[in-house]
Amino acid sequence: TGKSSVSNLLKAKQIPLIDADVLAREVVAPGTAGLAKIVAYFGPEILLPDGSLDRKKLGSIIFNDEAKRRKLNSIVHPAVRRAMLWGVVKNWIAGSKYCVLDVPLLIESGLWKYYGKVVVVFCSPEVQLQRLMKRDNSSHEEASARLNSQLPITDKVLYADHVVDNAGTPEDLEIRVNALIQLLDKEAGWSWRLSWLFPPFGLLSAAFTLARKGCSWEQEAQDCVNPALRYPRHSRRRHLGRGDRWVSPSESPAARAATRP
Ligand SMILES: CC(C)(COP(=O)(O)OP(=O)(O)OC[C@H]1O[C@@H](n2cnc3c(N)ncnc32)[C@H](O)[C@@H]1O)[C@@H](O)C(=O)NCCC(=O)NCCS
Ligand SMILES: Nc1ncnc2c1ncn2[C@@H]1O[C@H](COP(=O)(O)OP(=O)(O)OP(=O)(O)O)[C@@H](O)[C@H]1O
Repeated sequence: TGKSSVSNLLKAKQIPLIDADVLAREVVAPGTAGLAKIVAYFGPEILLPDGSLDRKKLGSIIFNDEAKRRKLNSIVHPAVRRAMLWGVVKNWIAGSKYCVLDVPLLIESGLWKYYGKVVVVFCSPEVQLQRLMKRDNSSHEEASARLNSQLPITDKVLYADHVVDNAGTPEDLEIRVNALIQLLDKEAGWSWRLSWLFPPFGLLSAAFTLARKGCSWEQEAQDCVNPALRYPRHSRRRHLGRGDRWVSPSESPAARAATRP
């Protein structure tokens, strides 16, 4: 939907950014324990002649086999999580006001509960599929398999504190990303300085954020029609795009919950 495009715009504005896809490549580079575990499970034929991972081959396997995808995730994700946490700590030590983590499987992994704010970059599933096919030069079938390995974007958007609409042109996206930066700056306010200068205040503030997210999660879970679609409170969500374009009535949470099996 354009997370990496948003990340690039943020980086250009000197916003500290941690990219889970980049970390996921680092933890399976030649010589790592991650790559050894992958070879042990998928066999040596998963390597290219130079000893690096054959990503195309591995992708064609795991995006069509849930059990193997889970196995790969169980090898890669713990190492990526540790690297992300370390990245956040380094940003805190450096005195960053905030940092952004670009995480494709944030909702699926349940990690969203541990983040101060969740931003979802949104475009329609049709546009998402077309852009993916064009970017990866992949077939309809290959791109669909990759998308079907994730929660639909229309579900992910329900978890967002802020939604960046990427239905338009790259120029439209840049305008929205600038608006997002202003919003995040405003939300960070002055309290981040206290968190930095007085670590106990930072820990308290983190505990408060977790408790607040936990409460909204529990409350919504009780109200939710379908337990598989548990989503947090919408009132906190801010939409950074054309309000009447992105979620049509048929995509509203209530309509989606009602039509689910
Ligand atoms: C399967 C692999 C080798 C395919 O490599 P490839 O170069 O084609 O894709 P790349 O790593 O650049 O990922 C591109 C996108 O694919 C999607 N994707 C990747 N892995 C997964 C996964 N396990 N489940 C669902 N979607 C995924 C994400 O949207 C991601 O942004 C690679 O994606 C991988 O190692 N995946 C497992 C690690 C993972 O979950 N990474 C994503 C976030 S940590
Ligand atoms: N507004 C836009 N108009 C046209 N193309 C776009 C737009 N935004 C992004 N794209 C293109 O869509 C493709 C997907 O975008 P991008 O790689 O940023 O998505 P992503 O969410 O990071 O995907 P993934 O989860 O697979 O890493 C890229 O080729 C990108 O150049």
